Amino acid sequence: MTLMVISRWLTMDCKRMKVYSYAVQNLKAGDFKDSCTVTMTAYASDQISGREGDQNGSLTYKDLHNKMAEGFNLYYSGEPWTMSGRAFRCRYLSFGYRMESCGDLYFLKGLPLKAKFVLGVLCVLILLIYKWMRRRQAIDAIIEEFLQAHNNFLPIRYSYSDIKKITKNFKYKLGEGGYGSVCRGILRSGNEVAVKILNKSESNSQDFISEVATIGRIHHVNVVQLVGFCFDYSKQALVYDFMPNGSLDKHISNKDDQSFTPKISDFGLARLYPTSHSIVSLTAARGTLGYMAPELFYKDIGGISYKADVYSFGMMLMEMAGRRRNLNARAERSSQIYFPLWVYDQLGKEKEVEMVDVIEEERETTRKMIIVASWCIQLSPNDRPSMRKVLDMLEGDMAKLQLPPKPLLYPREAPIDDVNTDIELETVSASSSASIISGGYQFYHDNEFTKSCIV
Ligand SMILES: Nc1ncnc2c1ncn2[C@@H]1O[C@H](COP(=O)(O)OP(=O)(O)OP(=O)(O)O)[C@@H](O)[C@H]1O
Repeated sequence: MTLMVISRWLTMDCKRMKVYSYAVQNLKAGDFKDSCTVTMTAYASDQISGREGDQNGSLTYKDLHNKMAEGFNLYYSGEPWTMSGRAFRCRYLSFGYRMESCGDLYFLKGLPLKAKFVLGVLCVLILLIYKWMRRRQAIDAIIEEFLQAHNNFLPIRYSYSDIKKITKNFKYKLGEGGYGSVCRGILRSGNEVAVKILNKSESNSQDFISEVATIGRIHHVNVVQLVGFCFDYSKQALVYDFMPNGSLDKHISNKDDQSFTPKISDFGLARLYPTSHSIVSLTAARGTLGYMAPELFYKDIGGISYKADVYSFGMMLMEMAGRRRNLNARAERSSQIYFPLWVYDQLGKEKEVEMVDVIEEERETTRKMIIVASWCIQLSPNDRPSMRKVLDMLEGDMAKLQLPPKPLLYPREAPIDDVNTDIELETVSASSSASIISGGYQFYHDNEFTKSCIV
């Protein structure tokens, strides 16, 4: 049978709309409303033939309405009118019609403009959500594969909702660093943890998970244990053991002879932040400059690698040796404001390093720490030793240690752009109480008594 598309103009809610209806052939002219025009004909299934209608085999307008409302198949040129291999199933509505199991223009034809827009947006949204879910599934698959392959030593993977539960919806914030904010939390086991919610790093799942695997594999009395991690695509977090005594900077100049187990943390994170990203987010975060390797904010010094951690370690070592913050705007002499440069000059004078509060037996250790630290904080990553070499130097003979070149603060040739100028100013103008100490390494203490020290 042949189906005609009848179009008609309607005024509804003060809007003039063109609507469509279907009608079977052979209907009497009187069955159509005024101003209907035939715009198209197509073949439909026998479902709405006139056999059930009057004796002539035709249907009344009401019969047709009811039939079409039940739904019918639409064919074109004798073939099913297909899209994605399916014939259209059409459903007649009081005005116009709707085609089910189809997309595209035909679906929208009988609908007002607003509805078309909403449907269009919905389709785009569904497509985006679908793509996003596929991507997540792929990322999850990579992570799961990795976890299975390295089953033994990996930290626990938490979902973002787990992280929310652990931190009671980020209720107790411990502070904020260059890589994100840190909240206190409690695991189901009752263990206290510090959860570092990372600013969105641009690392992909593979980089992230392999970095986490490296950090998580380290079980050492002087390393803050990474308990778990979260990689929920855009949400990334690291779950560490909680260190009740806080950060080293609170204790560095403390004259009391307290004994703690020193622990380091946060190594490896720099590599999750490509240079272009770091310039914006890390410099925006105050308090990270003291330990932050220069390649994180100067271009052309060298790529970000484990040498960024060597730099941070060197800065920490320097502070431990000096028992003061590297930057102290209230220093007695202006030359002492920036400790690493001042102390380097002292070393060069080949006399005892003038250090307050250093007992005789510690002098040599202190001098060794300063030399090693000066190697670690070389401007160019290539000039810094590996951690293996650092260890050799710390454990080796003092007499074999060579003096490194004077550590530069910034590249001599590099023009200092606005961003870098800010860094200089911020670094130099910070008072001793300002929070400039953070960056790559952190140093914590817990309650255990031990005489062991990282050096
Ligand atoms: N494992 C932990 N246990 C207890 N407190 C922690 C732990 N990790 C971080 N904190 C605290 O959370 C706060 C922020 O830490 P975070 O390491 O992010 O900051 P930062 O030291 O300023 O900078 P950076 O990110 O450059 O290391 C600090 O006060 C720190 O003492």
